[in-house]
Amino acid sequence: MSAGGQPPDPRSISKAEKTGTTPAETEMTRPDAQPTASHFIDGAYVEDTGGDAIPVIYPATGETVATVHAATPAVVERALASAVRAQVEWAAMAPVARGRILRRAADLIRARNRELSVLETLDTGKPLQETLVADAMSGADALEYFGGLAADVTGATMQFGGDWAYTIRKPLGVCVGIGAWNYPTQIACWKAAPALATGNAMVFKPSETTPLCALKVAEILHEAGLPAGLFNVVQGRGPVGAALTTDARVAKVSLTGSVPTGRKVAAAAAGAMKHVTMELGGKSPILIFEDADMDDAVSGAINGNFYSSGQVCSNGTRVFVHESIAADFLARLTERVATATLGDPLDEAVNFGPMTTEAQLDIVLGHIARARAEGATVAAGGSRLDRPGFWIGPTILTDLTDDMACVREEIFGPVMSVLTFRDEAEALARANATDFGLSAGVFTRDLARAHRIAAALEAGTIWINQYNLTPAGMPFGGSKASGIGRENARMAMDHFTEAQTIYVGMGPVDSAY
Ligand SMILES: NC(=O)c1ccc[n+]([C@@H]2O[C@H](COP(=O)([O-])OP(=O)(O)OC[C@H]3O[C@@H](n4cnc5c(N)ncnc54)[C@H](O)[C@@H]3O)[C@@H](O)[C@H]2O)c1
Ligand SMILES: NCCCC=O
Repeated sequence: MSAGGQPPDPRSISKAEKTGTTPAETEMTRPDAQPTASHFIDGAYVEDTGGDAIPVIYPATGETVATVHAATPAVVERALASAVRAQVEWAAMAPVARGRILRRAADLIRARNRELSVLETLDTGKPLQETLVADAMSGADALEYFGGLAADVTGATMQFGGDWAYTIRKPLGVCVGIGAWNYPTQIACWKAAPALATGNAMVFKPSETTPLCALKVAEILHEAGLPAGLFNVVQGRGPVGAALTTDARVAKVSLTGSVPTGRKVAAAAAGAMKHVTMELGGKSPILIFEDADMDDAVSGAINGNFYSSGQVCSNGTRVFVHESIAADFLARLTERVATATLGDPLDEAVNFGPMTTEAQLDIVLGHIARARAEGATVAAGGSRLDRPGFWIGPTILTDLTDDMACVREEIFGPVMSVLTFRDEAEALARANATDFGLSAGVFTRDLARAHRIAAALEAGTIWINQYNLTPAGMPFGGSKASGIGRENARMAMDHFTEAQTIYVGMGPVDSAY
């Protein structure tokens, strides 16, 4: 597909800059991000400076805004020991009382949304315009949802003509949550809420890149009345996650992260037959048919590629457009992308932020360089922006083939690959030709086609005429290499409990001798 000319690069002119807000003024509104201490264990902040120092960098400027320390073995031990102790009483508590605490935490989060959103922005670099609606609020939704469901964990009965059996769902015990860096508050809440609602304790290790927000979640849960020890946060890199995963007291590990890390964590957990939930990466397709509402399709592709600067696991980074509308689609897409407002993410007028880390920016730039070398056309963006921090604009690649690395591999940045197709069968086959299977989207006005395609797509979550919306009541997770299990909805309650079967004999016991 031809780019049809190079559109204006949507570079660094934010509304803040246009309205004359100076960096110094923005700085004054920035709160102190340094947490009271690195870890939150047994209801209190805990520090142990013996662990490696981990700087927290504000991606918009590259400045260090806080420092935490990785958990030492002693800190990991305190977290696990307090979780083991606390879980026993928590599991014995009336489920409705557990739910009440989670719902109170949801209310507290909503009341403090702005403060939490600013922290999420400092942690990740995502625009405040996004974090105000998508992060703490999504965490609150999960706590409210699972708080409401806590009293509704039920088993089943089976009749055998006299004898009968029933099942009860029991908590697993101590669960470990391990987070990625793109949605630190949301990930902590999506894991904590179903785990706690069903009577488990959780030790949560945030990503070393974004360690701040989970501490606030812990603080709020305890303020809401959660007994000490039930939600502990320990900081650290891979080795701390590995130490938690392999500890014999841990019954389950729920990881949000990349496929390579997922393989390691699932393998380590399998050694001791631990339960796992794996929320991993993707290279999801969006199929746009000739009868689609063009504005909605463009909006879906923008949301599915450039929200959070492309750092969303479920992004639809392979956009397959019917050849008859491809030129129009690309023209409208590039025109709208050119209006993105880049600038200080704390300015609410800004709607496109930096990459969260310089390392991830380098990975993205490497993918774009390779795509160019393989013959791709860069229709928008494509290079590092000349400003402090880790910036690249929304990038659109065209003139692609399915075997190019940028079309096959997860980039995890604001890079959309636009491809064309001729018919439904071809689009479907190409969409499914990947080891990933996290998500997919289809834009068409033909309802029969929409449902036929959705059923045939090999992905855990499909959006029809929408993209990337994840309400708490909807299961979310991946097929194929993109994961095991589902987060949210009732299914998550099943993943944090196991069935115990009780057979009831109602008559005499027969025996052979
Ligand atoms: N499916 C989802 O819901 C979802 C959501 C967000 C992000 N993701 C994926 O996450 C990736 C980006 O996040 P990332 O770069 O933080 O991922 P990552 O795999 O590098 O790290 C994820 C977490 O695993 C920890 N970790 C690393 N090695 C470990 C080990 N051996 N044992 C235990 N823990 C270990 C890290 O410290 C981090 O906390 C992308 O692939 C993205 O698609 C998936
Ligand atoms: N809102 C869902 C985000 C999950 C992946 O990054």
